[in-house]
Amino acid sequence: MPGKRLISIEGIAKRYPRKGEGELTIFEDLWLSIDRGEFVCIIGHSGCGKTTVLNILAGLDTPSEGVVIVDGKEISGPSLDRAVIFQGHALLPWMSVLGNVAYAVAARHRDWPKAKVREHAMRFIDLVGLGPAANRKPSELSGGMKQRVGIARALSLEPKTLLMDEPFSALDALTRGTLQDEVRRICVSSDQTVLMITHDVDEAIYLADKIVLMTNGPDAHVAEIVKNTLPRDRVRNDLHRMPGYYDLRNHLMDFLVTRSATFKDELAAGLPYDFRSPPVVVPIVTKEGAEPAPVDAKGDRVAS
Ligand SMILES: Nc1ncnc2c1ncn2[C@@H]1O[C@H](COP(=O)(O)OP(=O)(O)OP(=O)(O)O)[C@@H](O)[C@H]1O
Repeated sequence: MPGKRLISIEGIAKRYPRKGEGELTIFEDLWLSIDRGEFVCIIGHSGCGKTTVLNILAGLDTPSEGVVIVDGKEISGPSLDRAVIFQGHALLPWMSVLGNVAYAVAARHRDWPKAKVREHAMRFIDLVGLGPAANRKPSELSGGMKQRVGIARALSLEPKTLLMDEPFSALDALTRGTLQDEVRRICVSSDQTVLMITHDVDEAIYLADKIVLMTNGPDAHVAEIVKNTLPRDRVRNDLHRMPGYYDLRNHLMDFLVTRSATFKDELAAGLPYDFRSPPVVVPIVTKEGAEPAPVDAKGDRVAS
């Protein structure tokens, strides 16, 4: 029986040589764990290293320090168990929708006959509503349709982990909303483990079970992990009516507007902080009115 934890990011840092001398540290001492079936979003300002973290998890980049353990093994390169959905769809332009998805399926299941590959690919193309467009080339698709192909391709691999780098950011609001609904439905129903990067606070609140807040780079850190306690069967259009929604939203906005920059000063001023176990916060305003309730590393409330 596999354990609950699927991914363990252990003390990773990323450094680049600086022109002249020394090194530029993008982020440092980053610890994060992700359980099976958990949907995790990373939020932070541009340049704090979100994409780098995702690329390290994908095996497309390596950390300067630290390790990433997936399913009990240290990762050493890309794997079809960790599928990536990029912002720019990365489709093969000469292949049809079916060709693009089937190509990935055939790479995953080298022993499958063509008919089985095609049937499997079509199941995921249908799942994202692209059945009628299966024979079209990417140049004949809208941006939203191309992104659906990327999603179908990643899901068709039935990966242990789905990694998404701002997958909806280039889409118009209507298409973005529809695709968020579809991705959420698919991920919740299949208990998919997901790490997603977003700049969009509302997207994170809708999709994530927990939201990782990164401070501004360089020398970025995970400042805290916000637990999303809104009901799991939430509906996008009703989010703002749910008790606790504004507490959660205001907490995230306050972090992005202020604490993402001032966290370093808090550390310098002696804020007790354990990088191995960033505080888990449930931003529910207490009866007395002000601060988020403090919780321990498991997300259980502790006396303040
Ligand atoms: N090869 C490189 N050499 C030097 N610096 C690099 C290199 N690659 C990335 N960086 C720097 O690392 C930092 C983090 O980049 P990254 O793309 O991970 O940030 P991000 O948080 O995802 O930003 P955004 O939200 O804008 O996508 C940036 O400041 C970037 O300039």
